[in-house]
Amino acid sequence: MAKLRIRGTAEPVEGSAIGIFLEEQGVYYERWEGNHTPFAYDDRLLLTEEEKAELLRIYEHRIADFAKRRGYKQWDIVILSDQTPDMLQKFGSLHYHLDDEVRIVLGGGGVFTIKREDGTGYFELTAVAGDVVVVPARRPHAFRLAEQPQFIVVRLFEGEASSVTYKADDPSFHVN
Ligand SMILES: CSCCC(=O)/C(O)=C/O
Ligand SMILES: [Fe+2]
Ligand code: NI
Repeated sequence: MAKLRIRGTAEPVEGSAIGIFLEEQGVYYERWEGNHTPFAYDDRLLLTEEEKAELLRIYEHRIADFAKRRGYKQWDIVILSDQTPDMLQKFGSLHYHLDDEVRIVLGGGGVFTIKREDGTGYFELTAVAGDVVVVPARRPHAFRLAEQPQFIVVRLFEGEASSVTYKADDPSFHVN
């Protein structure tokens, strides 16, 4: 289950309050119970095309159902780890996309630091296997790995697959 911390507050947001907070912030969240990712993937830092295809096969029906419900047309699978330093660097600084960032976490963990909808500060959402997160288009955010060494996710797209990033400058992003 995801964890949530609002910067500048001492107590983490927990339980059902996470979904309520995220909804207020315009971040879609749902939780898939029953992790079907084989343990063999726990220590993987890279995935072969065959392994990606296997994971997509395992989750095929759930992904297709989710995509149909929400209108996504295509998807792929990526892994981020210290073996993909270019990707970690690309997403590590504050940025936004022109489309929603739609992610189904299949393994590992990652932290999304997301700007509040009213622009007053940031919250940190730690997503793990079974978490489904949609960061809205044009919302400044950054990404880093969580305590796990990797982050395996399905990325879904309404149109053409793209994760072009636009730099978002905000000095207050660096204040914890
Ligand atoms: C591959 S999921 C996390 C990285 C990413 O795609 C992104 O845009 C982070 O902000
Ligand atoms: Fe992003
Ligand atoms: Ni992102």
